[in-house]
Amino acid sequence: MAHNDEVTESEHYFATRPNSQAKPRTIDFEAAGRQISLRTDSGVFSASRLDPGTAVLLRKAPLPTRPGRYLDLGCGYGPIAVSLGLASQGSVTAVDVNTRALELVRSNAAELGVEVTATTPEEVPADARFDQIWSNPPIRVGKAALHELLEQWLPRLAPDGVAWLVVARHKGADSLVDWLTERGFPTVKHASQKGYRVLRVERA
Ligand SMILES: C[S@@+](CC[C@H](N)C(=O)[O-])C[C@H]1O[C@@H](n2cnc3c(N)ncnc32)[C@H](O)[C@@H]1O
Repeated sequence: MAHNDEVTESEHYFATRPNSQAKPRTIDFEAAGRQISLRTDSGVFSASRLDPGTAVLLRKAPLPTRPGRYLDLGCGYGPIAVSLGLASQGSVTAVDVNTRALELVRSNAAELGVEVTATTPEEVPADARFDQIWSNPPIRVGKAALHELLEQWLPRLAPDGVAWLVVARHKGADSLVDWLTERGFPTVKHASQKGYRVLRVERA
């Protein structure tokens, strides 16, 4: 298992209710032009350091600088959601299936005074639309489930909306570009770094 997943085989980070013993930690990183400290815990994705893919996404994709409706799909403890909120001062929806992650993103956002609504996917109103969707998506769920997830959320982009995704090259980033484009979401490789691709996805 990869170092950054930090969970046991029997308890994946995308478990809905992690039961591992609490192990609170703080992760420090730079985004939105400032130092950010976030609390993490066991049972959430990359609990001991900022995931390198997330770091590439935050470095290479342009964080929005105006208020808008932003979605962090698969938010974990919230590094993307919080950065979106700090950069844009807009309203951020952070979704995850992992309830411990949702508790963490709520407290992290509150600590920084950022407006983030952290919620399970089912609780997002069906008619909610987003100006941008950002995601370090859960590749480990498998290709079929990942495709299903993207087909579920990308149509919720507002007209002219854009999604920013980060995917490791060796985990199918290039084939995902082709698949998204074929499905009617024109996608380009915006940047590459350290084996990760940042994808820019449009709503056709
Ligand atoms: C690769 S991690 C990224 C976490 C966080 N955004 C970060 O950058 O550290 C993907 C996240 O997607 C969540 N996830 C898995 N299946 C999901 C689903 N069906 N809907 C929403 N989130 C999901 C996982 O629990 C996990 O927190």
